[in-house]
Amino acid sequence: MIELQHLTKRFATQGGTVVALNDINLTIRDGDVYGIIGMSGAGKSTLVRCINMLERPDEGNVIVNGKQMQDLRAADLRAARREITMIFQQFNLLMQRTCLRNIMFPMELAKAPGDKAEARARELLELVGLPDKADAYPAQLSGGQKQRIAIARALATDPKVLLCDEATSALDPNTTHAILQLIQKINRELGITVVIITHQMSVVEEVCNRVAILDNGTVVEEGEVQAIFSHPTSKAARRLVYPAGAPQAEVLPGHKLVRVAFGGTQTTDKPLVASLAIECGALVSIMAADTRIVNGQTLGSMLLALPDDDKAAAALEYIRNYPGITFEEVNG
Ligand SMILES: Nc1ncnc2c1ncn2[C@@H]1O[C@H](COP(=O)(O)OP(=O)(O)OP(=O)(O)O)[C@@H](O)[C@H]1O
Repeated sequence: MIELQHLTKRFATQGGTVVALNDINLTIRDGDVYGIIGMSGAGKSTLVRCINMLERPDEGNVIVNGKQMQDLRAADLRAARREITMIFQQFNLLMQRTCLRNIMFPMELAKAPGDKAEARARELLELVGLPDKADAYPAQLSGGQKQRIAIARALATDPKVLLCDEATSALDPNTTHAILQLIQKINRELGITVVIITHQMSVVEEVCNRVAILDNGTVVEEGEVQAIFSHPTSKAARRLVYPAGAPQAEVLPGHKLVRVAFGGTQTTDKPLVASLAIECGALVSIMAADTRIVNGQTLGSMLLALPDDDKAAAALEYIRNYPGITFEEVNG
């Protein structure tokens, strides 16, 4: 388990002090694939670098599997970092070493016997799907293959936690999907807790079970991915979940805008829009509709324009009590 308690990190710059993280409190449970998402400059990289003490927090505690990370002495910190490994957007492979020797590198640092290190490295090449690239150099690989080698290297010390800092941001959508599948496999089959830093909601949507939304150095929303997707409450979460923004209320004068979110199959039993017309006499217009797969489950959302007349209150009450959906009024 990773616990971040009252974590604050400031940087002194020529223009003054930048508060990169401001009183962050988060718990990441064993086995989670935990997303940390936010716009550029929100503090994501600083946060993840505080978990393994690549950055030292100014205030607060980082506790990983019961250990206070900032209190560890150098040798203990090196040992802890073997259990909390990291992959990066730019892969950070050693260009003069073959793939096999890149993967062996952390085991060499940990003074593992050479034959064992090589055998383990070959196993990891299998695991990441590149058994034939042992003798290739990183320059001979595609971006996705480089990230697979970086993942194999990160797994070489049998970590408990894998930190991924924008690990798919340099990759095309198909390769991103393949790497996310590999990360999910590692999580499920090896039981490794994964923390994914990203600015892409699609990444969170595909693999994470929980997410924290970071804005300007603070956590503005945290929870199950599906709950946040179906009912984002903070401005930052809405910006990420509805990047195109909500249509303005003035688009249809005399109407209320209502956003509903539902599990994809739930509407088929009893269609909401038709039911509103028949049972409440409310003739709603669908302004926008979207279905997405979130963490393996279908999630739909619709933006409805509801005539603001004498039937509106009853219609809103009807929507509020409709099974299996969440709803909110949208004010422009
Ligand atoms: N070493 C540093 N010195 C000074 N300021 C820094 C340093 N590292 C980060 N910052 C500042 O801290 C804030 C958070 O930066 P951070 O890199 O953590 O954000 P981010 O969410 O990862 O952004 P991006 O997605 O663009 O990488 C920014 O205002 C950044 O300029």
